[in-house]
Amino acid sequence: MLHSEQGDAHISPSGQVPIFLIGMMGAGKTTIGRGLARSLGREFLDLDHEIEARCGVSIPTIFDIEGEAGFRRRETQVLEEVTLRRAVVLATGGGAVVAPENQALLRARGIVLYLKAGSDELFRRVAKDKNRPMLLTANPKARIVELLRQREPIYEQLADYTVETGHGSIHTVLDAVARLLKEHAQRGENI
Ligand SMILES: Nc1ncnc2c1ncn2[C@@H]1O[C@H](COP(=O)(O)OP(=O)(O)O)[C@@H](O)[C@H]1O
Ligand SMILES: O=C(O)C1=C[C@@H](OP(=O)(O)O)[C@@H](O)[C@H](O)C1
Ligand SMILES: [Mg+2]
Repeated sequence: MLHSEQGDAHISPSGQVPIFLIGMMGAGKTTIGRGLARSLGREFLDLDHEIEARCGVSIPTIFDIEGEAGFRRRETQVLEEVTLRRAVVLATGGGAVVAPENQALLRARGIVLYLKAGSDELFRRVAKDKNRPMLLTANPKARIVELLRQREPIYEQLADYTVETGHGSIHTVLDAVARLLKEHAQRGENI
């Protein structure tokens, strides 16, 4: 259900509301978000890319210079801005749901899709990726397990819909998301 924060302030005249993808690193938010936007004919934004564009440096560089706390401040600022865009599909970063103010923005401003996968598959997908500074630890698999344990209740609680992405192909996941959104629209809800 869409919870409006100022009446229907974030619903455009054509009834479109933003679609937000949440979930762990490697769940497929960026990949599925891009495909979903293409199939809906919508603008695609990736929160990490938007942060990088505004800062002029990469996410790992932001972590190097400002630490996670600095990155999270920037993440909230950019989230506040981009969630106001109406006809957008927004892939968030895995940790964007942790700050309570971010949770409020996502809940109030759009449809939240949780892309869900287990820790083994998440690890397989991101193990060789050097662009995820949260995993620069001695035991990245244990880090994923711990982050998933902390974040799963938040993902579950924020989600309007949950889609399993750990088993099927990208195509299968896109089909499942399209079906959910079609059913959502058939119930008379804005998408
Ligand atoms: N079923 C699937 N759904 C989404 N991504 C998948 C799937 N299978 C494999 N992948 C791969 O997982 C990797 C991580 O995806 P990415 O979109 O970067 O995730 P996130 O943005 O959630 O961290 C990509 O290389 C993507 O191709
Ligand atoms: O889980 C996290 O805390 C993070 C996930 C990343 O995004 P993806 O989930 O797209 O990898 C990125 O925002 C940053 O490295 C922190
Ligand atoms: Mg991503």
